[in-house]
Amino acid sequence: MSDYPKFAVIGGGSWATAIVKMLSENLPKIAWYMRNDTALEEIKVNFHNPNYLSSVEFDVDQLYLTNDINKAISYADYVIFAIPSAFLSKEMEKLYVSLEGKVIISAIKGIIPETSLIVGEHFHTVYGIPYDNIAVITGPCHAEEVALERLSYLTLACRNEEHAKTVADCLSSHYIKVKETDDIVGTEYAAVLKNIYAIACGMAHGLGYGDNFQALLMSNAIREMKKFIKKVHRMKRNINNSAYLGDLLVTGYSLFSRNRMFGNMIGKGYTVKSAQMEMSMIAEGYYAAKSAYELNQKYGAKTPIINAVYDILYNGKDPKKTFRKLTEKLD
Ligand SMILES: NC(=O)c1ccc[n+]([C@@H]2O[C@H](COP(=O)([O-])OP(=O)(O)OC[C@H]3O[C@@H](n4cnc5c(N)ncnc54)[C@H](O)[C@@H]3O)[C@@H](O)[C@H]2O)c1
Ligand SMILES: O=P(O)(O)OC[C@H](O)CO
Repeated sequence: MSDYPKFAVIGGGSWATAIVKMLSENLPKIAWYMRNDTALEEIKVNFHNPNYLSSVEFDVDQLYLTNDINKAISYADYVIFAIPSAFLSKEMEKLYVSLEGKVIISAIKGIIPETSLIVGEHFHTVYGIPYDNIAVITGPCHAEEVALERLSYLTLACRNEEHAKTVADCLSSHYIKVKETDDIVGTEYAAVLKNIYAIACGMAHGLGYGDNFQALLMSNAIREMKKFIKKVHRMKRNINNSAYLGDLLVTGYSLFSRNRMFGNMIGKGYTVKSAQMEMSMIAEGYYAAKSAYELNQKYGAKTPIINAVYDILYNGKDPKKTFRKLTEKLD
């Protein structure tokens, strides 16, 4: 190993761009893989990702830019995945180098559709990565605010203290603070579920409900989240911590939220397809609503908000009528 930790970031979207920015505050070299050749060339020549967080300027001498995922992963001891969950399996099909001995860090807030597993479990089950070498980056943090260097707190979930410290140190800066936890499963599920609740908030807004109702919706959402996570993985956790409640609040309230934006369009009358086409970004909660709904058929937690979002997105149910029914179930 060299005298500094070797990181690779996988993905070319907003969150990958923000993570490269965070790492570049501390590391002399970062490998950065993205599929899009035009964007790669643009970063080399103009120092900005043209498609996401284009205000962020990179020092290209710090970047090992590649469109070959194998080269990026070969370079690194720590690999951060920051692509939407729906595309992870397809990207991994390109992989022929081994992941053995590497620390795999998920910055993805989603469930892998092919396996219905959260990302840490997916890496453990499908690629044989030991849990000691798995970490999760979560917490209330929008990429756009990282670009603006607004103070943000991340949570790093990892069972291995040494790995956790290395990753936390490399992400930390004057605008990023990193808290550590060993609740890999709970924080991952919280990150998945809050996206569905943010879609519900957006839908409510689009339908004309106001701040009073949104506050009630959030209050019900955190209780629903607690019940769901408790069924899936029982351990002592404080649901009010920022990785759970904090992330729910920022995603539900922030105008930067992709999930809220998507829900808002549905509430205003867009079809699912047209809302997706209108957005240049991915709302993870769309995929999560299906996975969480289906998973919950096994766990049986009481989840009226998830069920309502699922019905609207996947069963073609009318948002107005579905929300009217939902209001009867909330308190
Ligand atoms: N943006 C944030 O603020 C933020 C914060 C925390 C976590 N996350 C999580 O990070 C992950 C990535 O989200 P994002 O916000 O960077 O997404 P984004 O919407 O900004 O970018 C979309 C990404 O998906 C890629 N993509 C689109 N179609 C693809 C395909 N067919 N195959 C492979 N890749 C494809 C694009 O190249 C791009 O990298 C998500 O799980 C999200 O929940 C995002
Ligand atoms: O923009 P969203 O809705 O994908 O949310 C981004 C982050 O997860 C907020 O913490």
